[in-house]
Amino acid sequence: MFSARKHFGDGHNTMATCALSSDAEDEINDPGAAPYGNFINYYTFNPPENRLSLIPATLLQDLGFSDGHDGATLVLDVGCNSGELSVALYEHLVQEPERRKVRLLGFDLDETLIQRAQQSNPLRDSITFIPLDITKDSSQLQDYLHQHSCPHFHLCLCLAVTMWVHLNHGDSGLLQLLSRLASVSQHLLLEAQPWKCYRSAARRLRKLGRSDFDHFKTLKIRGDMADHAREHLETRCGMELIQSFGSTAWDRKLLLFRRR
Ligand SMILES: C[S@@+](CC[C@H](N)C(=O)[O-])C[C@H]1O[C@@H](n2cnc3c(N)ncnc32)[C@H](O)[C@@H]1O
Repeated sequence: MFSARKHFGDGHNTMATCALSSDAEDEINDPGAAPYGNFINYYTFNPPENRLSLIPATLLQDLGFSDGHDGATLVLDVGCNSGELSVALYEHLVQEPERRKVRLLGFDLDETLIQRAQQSNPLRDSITFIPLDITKDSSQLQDYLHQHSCPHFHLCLCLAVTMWVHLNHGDSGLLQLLSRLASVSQHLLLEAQPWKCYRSAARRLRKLGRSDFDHFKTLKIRGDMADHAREHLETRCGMELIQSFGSTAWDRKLLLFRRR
């Protein structure tokens, strides 16, 4: 038996994680099997509560999406893993009778995780999960918006995904991700992994003999990742930072942007 913490975190390198990690454990837990951050038991070591406790339950009302708002309110969850946070966030943000009007679309590139999300989805009328790699194609997102006669998602969640896109697709992949999300969203709630997580994730994968992350050393976008994301969103994507909900226990900022 190994504990949730031992079962390898999201590239995060806290003292506690370091104390529990050894090469043997890394091998047993095979982080090489999750090169996109597609951990099979992510929520045992990063439970939804870690983020929920920072996000006000009134967020959708605060943004003006409640009574009087015409049509459905659309929420997008990027890289939703097995859907536990998506469902918990939905339940946190949306109470009856609003659940009729708020739709959440969660997607992830890992089809097995999406199957699990679909099977355990308790709110099938309101929440939908689909397999999708955001770096390849976003036409399914456009189709979904079209289906709901909406030009954009009212709120897009992109939590703990940027590092994996950045490590796998380089600087241009990261900027393209942010631009793409900005183009389909009215508001964007972003949790970008800090740089120290990159070093830890790349080191673990290297230890397992995976060399495909070596270009990590050549990334030009490094340092304060939340600030780099803010800069791109504000100068290139017509968005502005309107609120910071503080930092998670893993020292990650939760930043809310709005289309200007
Ligand atoms: C560390 S998990 C975070 C899960 C969830 N967003 C959260 O914060 O609880 C990162 C997720 O992003 C997904 N992911 C990585 N790259 C992706 C891509 N290009 N398109 C869609 N999903 C992606 C992974 O499969 C993984 O499930």
